This record gives sequence, C-alpha cells and structure tokens, in this order.
Amino acid sequence: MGKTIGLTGALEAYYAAHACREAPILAELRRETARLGGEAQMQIGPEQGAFMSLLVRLMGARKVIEFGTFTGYSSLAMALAGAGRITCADVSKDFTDIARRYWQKAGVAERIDLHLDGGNAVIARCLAAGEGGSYDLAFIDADKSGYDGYYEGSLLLLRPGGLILVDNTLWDGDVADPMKQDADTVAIRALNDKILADDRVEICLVPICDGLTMARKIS
Ligand SMILES: C[S@@+](CC[C@H](N)C(=O)[O-])C[C@H]1O[C@@H](n2cnc3c(N)ncnc32)[C@H](O)[C@@H]1O
Repeated sequence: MGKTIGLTGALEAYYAAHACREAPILAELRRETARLGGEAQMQIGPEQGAFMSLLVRLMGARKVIEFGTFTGYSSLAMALAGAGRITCADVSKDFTDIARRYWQKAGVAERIDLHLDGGNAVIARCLAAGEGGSYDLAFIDADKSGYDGYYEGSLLLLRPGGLILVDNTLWDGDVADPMKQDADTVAIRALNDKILADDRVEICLVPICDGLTMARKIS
C-alpha cells in the first residue's frame, strides 16, 4: 500500500478545518456559486485554491493560461497570488459573468483576459500571436474529452520549466474502477497513462481534492 493517508470521518473534518485560510472574497464567491445548485461541484476546493496560490507564488508565475474558468475561483485565487496576466478559456457566458463580477470586486479584472471560446481555439490564437514558449503555468480544468489537446497545447505555450496542473485526475475514484468506461473516465485514464510515460515532463499526481497532476516541462 502507498503512504498517502485516506481522509474519512473525523480526520476529513479536521483536515477541512486546518488545510488553509480562505480569503474572504474567495469564500464569498464559493457561497454565491453554491447557489447554482449541483453545478457548484465543478468549483475547485479551498485547499486546492490555496495549493495553487502557493505554487504561483513559489514559482513567481507571471503568465498563466486556464482552461475551464466557471465562476472564477481558480483564476481569482491565482490572480490574488500575484499572477500578472491570466488568459482564461471558457464557453459559458453565464458562468463567467459571475467570474467577471468577482474579478472586478477583487481589483484584478485588468489582469485577466477571458476568451469566451473553446480551449483549442484559444490555444491556436495564442500560438498565432507568437506566445509559444512564454507561459509560466497552465491549469487544465475544462471538458475532459479535451484534456489531451489542452495538455499538448500547454506544452507548446509553456516556457521550459513551466508547470501544467491537470485537475480531476483521480475523477472521483472512477479511474481505478474497470467497470467505468464512459468517455470522460476513459479520456482521463488515457491522459494519466500518457503523462506517466512522458519524458517531456517531470510529474507528481497530488491526491488533493479530485486529484491534481503537476507536470513540469523539462525543456
Ligand atoms: C470544472 S469547471 C472549471 C472550474 C474552475 N476552474 C473553478 O475553479 O471554479 C469546467 C468549466 O469548463 C467549461 N468548458 C466546457 N467545455 C469547454 C471547452 N471546450 N473549452 C473551454 N471551457 C470549457 C465549462 O463551461 C465550465 O465552466
């Protein structure tokens, strides 16, 4: 067995109470997003937001691209951590209207470029604008069938030493259940296998929230 502790019951509650301090504006966005109902479960957890904020700060990440913005939690967390320019791709105006409101409220809106478009179109636009090799960090959290394309696009957009974060790589446990053969699970499993064998990156799959894979572009 591995060494990663399972979080259930009292320990899970203890972890939730001690994992991080959530900024008031992020907590407010979490409360507003919860009012959407079931869709709110798409939002990253506060501990993941804190982890990503630390990574942005530790790397001094200035230029970030995000696939899947939803109501803006991850982008807001990274902007508050000092990311200087965040390119966001999302296809939903309704969800990202909420994000825009919170970016304004937090005073970071001028540092975020939202493209209301699919992730692949945004990659193509960034590459056509000569931005290949210029990003510090990419966060992949959009449609699961698109993950492989966003991963390959991120490798083109990142500088050597840049970091890709791939969300949901444990997919609620379904990746380890051979009975689960739906398209999203199959896509995530395939990408996990590919990243594990990919010598373009150094990796660690961190079992935070729904699983977050860190892949550092080597050269
Ligand atoms: C899991 S949510 C993102 C959560 C967000 N990172 C956060 O912290 O709250 C996934 C988002 O991907 C968006 N999406 C779906 N298909 C997409 C596509 N082809 N390109 C870009 N975004 C897409 C959805 O509209 C949704 O807002």
